[in-house]
Amino acid sequence: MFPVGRFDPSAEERKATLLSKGSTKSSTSSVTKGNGRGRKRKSNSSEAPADVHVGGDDDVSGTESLRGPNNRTYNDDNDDTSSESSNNVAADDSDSSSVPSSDEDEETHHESTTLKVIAPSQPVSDVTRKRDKMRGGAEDTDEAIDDFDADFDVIENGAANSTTTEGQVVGGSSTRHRDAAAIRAFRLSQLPISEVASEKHWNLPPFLLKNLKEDSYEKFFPIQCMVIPDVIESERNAHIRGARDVCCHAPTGSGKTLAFVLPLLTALHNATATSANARGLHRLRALVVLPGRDLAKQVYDVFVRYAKGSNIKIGLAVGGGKKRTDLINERRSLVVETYHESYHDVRDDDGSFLRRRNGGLLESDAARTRHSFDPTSIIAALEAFDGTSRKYNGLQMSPKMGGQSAVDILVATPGRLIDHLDCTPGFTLQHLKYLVVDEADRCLNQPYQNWVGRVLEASNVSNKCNVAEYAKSPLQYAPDGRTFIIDPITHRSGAEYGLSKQIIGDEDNTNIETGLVSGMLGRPVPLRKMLFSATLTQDPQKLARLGLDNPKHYDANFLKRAAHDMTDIVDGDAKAGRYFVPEGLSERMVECTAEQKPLVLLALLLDEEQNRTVIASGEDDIGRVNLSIVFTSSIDSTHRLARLLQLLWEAGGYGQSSAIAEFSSSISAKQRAAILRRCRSSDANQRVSVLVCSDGMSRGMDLPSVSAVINYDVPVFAKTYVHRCGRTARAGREGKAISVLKGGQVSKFKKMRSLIGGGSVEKGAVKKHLIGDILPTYKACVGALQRVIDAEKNEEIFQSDPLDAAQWISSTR
Ligand SMILES: Nc1ncnc2c1ncn2[C@@H]1O[C@H](COP(=O)(O)OP(=O)(O)OP(=O)(O)O)[C@@H](O)[C@H]1O
Repeated sequence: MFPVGRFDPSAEERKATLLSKGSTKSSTSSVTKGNGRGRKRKSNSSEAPADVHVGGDDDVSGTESLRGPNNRTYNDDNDDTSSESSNNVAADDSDSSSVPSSDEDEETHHESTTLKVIAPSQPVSDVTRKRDKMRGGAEDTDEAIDDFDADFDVIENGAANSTTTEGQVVGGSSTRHRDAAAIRAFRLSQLPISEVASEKHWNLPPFLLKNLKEDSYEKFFPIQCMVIPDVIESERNAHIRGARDVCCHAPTGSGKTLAFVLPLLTALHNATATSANARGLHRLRALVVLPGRDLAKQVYDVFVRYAKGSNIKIGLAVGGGKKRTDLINERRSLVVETYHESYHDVRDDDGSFLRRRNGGLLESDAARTRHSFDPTSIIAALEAFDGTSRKYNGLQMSPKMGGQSAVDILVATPGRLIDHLDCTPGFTLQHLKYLVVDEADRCLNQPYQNWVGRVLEASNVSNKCNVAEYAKSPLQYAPDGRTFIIDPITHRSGAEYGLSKQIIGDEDNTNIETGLVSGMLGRPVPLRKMLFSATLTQDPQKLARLGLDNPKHYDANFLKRAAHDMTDIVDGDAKAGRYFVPEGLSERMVECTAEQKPLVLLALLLDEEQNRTVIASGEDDIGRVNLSIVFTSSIDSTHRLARLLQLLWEAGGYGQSSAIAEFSSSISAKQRAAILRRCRSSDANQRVSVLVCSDGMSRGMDLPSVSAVINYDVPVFAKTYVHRCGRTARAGREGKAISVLKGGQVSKFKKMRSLIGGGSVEKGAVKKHLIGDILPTYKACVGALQRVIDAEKNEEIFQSDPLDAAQWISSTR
């Protein structure tokens, strides 16, 4: 409970005076790029206890917390799981050894150990080694490359094949090839988009050229130039050598979204121009999974924007609406209504029919059975091939059958995806060709109902990856005495290779007579998987869950090396697999006591507000306004801090309380969407200046106006720090990350930060004059805060109601 009852004004005054007397010292010493040897530090009781705590990390100091009884941490996925909730809890600063000491990972700390056991040393090309040495690259550069390459050799070749009895990895790395590809990509990123996208290079479809033009981007980003042409090209040649899966690791804000949006739209456009879609039929070909609703909506919007002018339909499955009609509407948007209306009966395993109730939903098992069609029915199997309305041997094929979908691409959260797989009649992944997992490390960490296994199963690639496996449960069809193996679940056994055209499409069945199709039957169309993240896991076990097929790795660090080759810059940081902060980010840390934190924060925010005026009036930034994001460690801290700032903002005369917004899973999806809209708005009356949030906002959210990220509660994990900081300095812009640290947290912070590449953290100070004589007002606001929280508990006001500071302060007195 918030310790308002024990508020001691004189103690508080003393502490705040400390602030005004400049206990936050200014210095310019750099603290990062250190050796990570943070000293163990016992918490100093003289620093920690306080009568007033307004920080979400109060549990750190061992005193009462700003957190309420519901001390939930905000999970990234607003609808799915809470599997990682403990990750967001501020760590005990009395023990710096709790910082992950190896490659940073908020998931598990054993990852790198596992990797080293599997592949202790991976040969790196002599050229690379020599060059790194010449550049003064330390041994650890090689070591990182070793570990990294070893990981992917393990994935590509399997652990058993890739290690000798001595533990040496065989097969060698392709570092040189990667460097060459990176240099090519780097060069492409220097050319105008119109040229790169044209026939001369990528040959993107006309609708994409048009949409790109409207975006007025000038050049593609390097990671886009690395991934996009490669994926498009390999898709074109997939029938010859099979397309490799994709693992893309590039910093926050580097443009990864377009790196999968453009190739997917191109591939689907090319594939559908000549087939079912051209006739207005759609099948769910691509699934994009993201760990949270807001993120999924953001990516959905990008797809919609770029699919404009094509025949490709995009769907969104994220839930969030509380009403039953929301779910029904979502279902309607995904499946072809007439399809499941016309398909009432399904056969159960025991042969009995399951009849769908009129307008009702099938039980989940029954729905799944429906997806597997009736294995004894030739009609059903042929329908699974194609929706073509043709007659074959007197049988009418229905154009409404065949696993049709209302959408070609679906963007979904894992939880909602499973809901649809289980309960939405007609929803099927049987035609799935592409699975994109964005924020892949987070998504793979979400075991939610084994979503990965379910997707692989539903797309029929989990167990049946070769012809022999297919043949175990074939539907055998024997026209004219010939036997064809038809996969009863998906048309992937033939249609993509021309089976449907040859069996169903040829009126005279010439191909069947001549047997031309037989060699193609039963050959599975692979599901191409693409993983994207700024902190992609290198844990082979986690990646293996997806059954990656010969994955190709795209790492922005190769680009760094390529850039350095071309510009002759020496940078030992260009390590494969290492996490980075964006190049335009400047980092500061401000040291203070727990009691000073709220006022330090206020001063930092006011400083940003001052900068805002400058930026907003700058010629390059017309209409762009600054937004500060303040991260706390839990939902309750987020709410209380947001409320306190709202009171202070108005009582201090800095602006309306509505300029401070809260973003966490404690508010509804609709409200969050409205807040995001306000964050993007340049309307002064609508605009949000400060967004207080927990780590639900830390991943993927793209708000171009974020000029500063303030870690009010410092993150424990390097990965979290990378994602939080990545909300600013996006797309080549500049941004600031400021961490507010109590004395006991400094060494641990340094240790955590030393695990991350790029940039450095300067010690900073706050501009005390900005808060002036705020202390009496602050104390009044602290008092009013408790009253506000109580009123919310009693449901006198809603959590999201704007506050009239004067009224609350006077009612408290
Ligand atoms: N070629 C480009 N030129 C200019 N801006 C671009 C380009 N490509 C993408 N952007 C913009 O860059 C911003 C960041 O892109 P995106 O959201 O894809 O980053 P990301 O790498 O996915 O980041 P995160 O890891 O945080 O999710 C977006 O606002 C996007 O519109």
